[in-house]
Amino acid sequence: MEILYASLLGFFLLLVIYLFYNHKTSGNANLPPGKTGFPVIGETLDFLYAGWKGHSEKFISDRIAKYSSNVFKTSLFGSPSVVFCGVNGHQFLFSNENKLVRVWFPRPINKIFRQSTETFSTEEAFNARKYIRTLIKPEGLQSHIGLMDTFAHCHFVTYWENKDMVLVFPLAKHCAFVLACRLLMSVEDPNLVAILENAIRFLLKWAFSVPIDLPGTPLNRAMKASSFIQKELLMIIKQRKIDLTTEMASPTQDILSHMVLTSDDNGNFMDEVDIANKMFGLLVGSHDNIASVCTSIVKYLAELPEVYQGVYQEQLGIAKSKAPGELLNWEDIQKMKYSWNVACEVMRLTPPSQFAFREALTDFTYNGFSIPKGWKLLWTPQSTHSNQELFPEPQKFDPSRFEGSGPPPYAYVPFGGGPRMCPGKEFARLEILVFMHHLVKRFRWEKLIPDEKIVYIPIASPEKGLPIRLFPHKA
Ligand code: HEM
Repeated sequence: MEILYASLLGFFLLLVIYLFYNHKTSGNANLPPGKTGFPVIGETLDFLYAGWKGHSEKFISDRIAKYSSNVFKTSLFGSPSVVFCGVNGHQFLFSNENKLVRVWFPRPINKIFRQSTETFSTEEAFNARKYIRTLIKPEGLQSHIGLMDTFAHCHFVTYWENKDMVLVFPLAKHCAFVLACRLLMSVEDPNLVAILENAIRFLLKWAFSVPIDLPGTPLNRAMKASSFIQKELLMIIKQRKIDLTTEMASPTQDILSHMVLTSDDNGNFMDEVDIANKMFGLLVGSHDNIASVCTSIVKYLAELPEVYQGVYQEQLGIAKSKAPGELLNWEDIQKMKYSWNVACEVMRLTPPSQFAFREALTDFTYNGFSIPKGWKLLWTPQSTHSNQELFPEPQKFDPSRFEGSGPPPYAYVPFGGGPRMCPGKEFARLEILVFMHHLVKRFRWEKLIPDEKIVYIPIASPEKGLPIRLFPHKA
């Protein structure tokens, strides 16, 4: 009997919440079309499920078609949300940063990266971002090309050469992570790199989960991994401070030194926890996206022999122009035009990040629809990348789309746009091109699972990790 009463009470409470929520989210007649569904869950499962099943674009395209609108409402990660599609939607969000909208992260992500995202829109965080941008600017990166080349060489010799088969995605992640540790904070100790890599791997596995923080839940495990990583990073930061005072480390050797030594306009230094969180975000954001792109490149080159041939010829020409042991340099990177167009086309068809959020800072109107203050706003590269007016025959792999002036503004957005556009774009370009150079100059390959799906969890990756058979070029 007690169970029956409890169930009835639970049902009644849910009904009240539902009615209250629906009243709150549909009270305004001018809201964009769409449905917000049930409280908390909303359409989150549909959204995540589409990504897990390898057709994430369907969540968007189905609703655009159903509501005949490039802007629609939904409910994701416990919040009423509006999805902005198309060039106009991107332009609107990107050009109203910190005026009408600001960056927002779903609850699980906020819990895991708490310190850095809670303060993300404050003046302090804005200065820190400006600061990260100046550190990853192209001039500084040019000097890292040789290092990227050396690392890529060691990676391919260790993990690819003399192997018949490899699993691409884990290797690409390892390659990008090792390099990120070295370039961002000069960490080379393989044990420390492995400890950090495993913890981040574990964390990312659970990060996009149901936002329930109880002992043993995925979110709870991810938060524990996050605390562990932060402790490790704090130790690295403390050691760096000692090394800087004893001149065992240089003020310009990497981003970590800059973060420790540089103050903002008011003379305030970042505290250690904040540095650890910024570094944590950089480590995760940088290596996972790059690994996703490198893996997708391997996939498309296996499927498209004529594209492979173009990249191979370009990279072989560069390899032949080098003296034995001579490292790649800035001039070589400038010659990799076709390879970069291929990488861009890969990112158009399979953007590593499927979406990013904003939050409405105030009530405003968009396309005649009312957007209430506090609602979450979503943009997604797929809403323009697969639009046939912007990219004719959108399913066709065509690197020539990026020749000349390339796609129209706000159409091609794998790195976002406006003031929050990815500051690591150039870093990523160099690393991806160096990876392509080492890959094609050594091998041809074939996929072992011909129709392996790309899923989004949350980064684009092949469902089974992309196993391939390698065919080394004859010397
Ligand atoms: C292929 C590789 C990459 C892709 C596709 C990518 C994509 C993105 C996107 C879409 C955003 C904007 C999200 C938004 O609008 O809210 C972003 C932001 C960011 N990315 Fe990347 N990223 C890549 C590599 C990197 C690298 C290598 C770094 C650092 C070394 C990096 C650091 C950042 C940072 C710090 C932000 C936040 C910028 C801000 O909020 O002002 N990313 N990235």
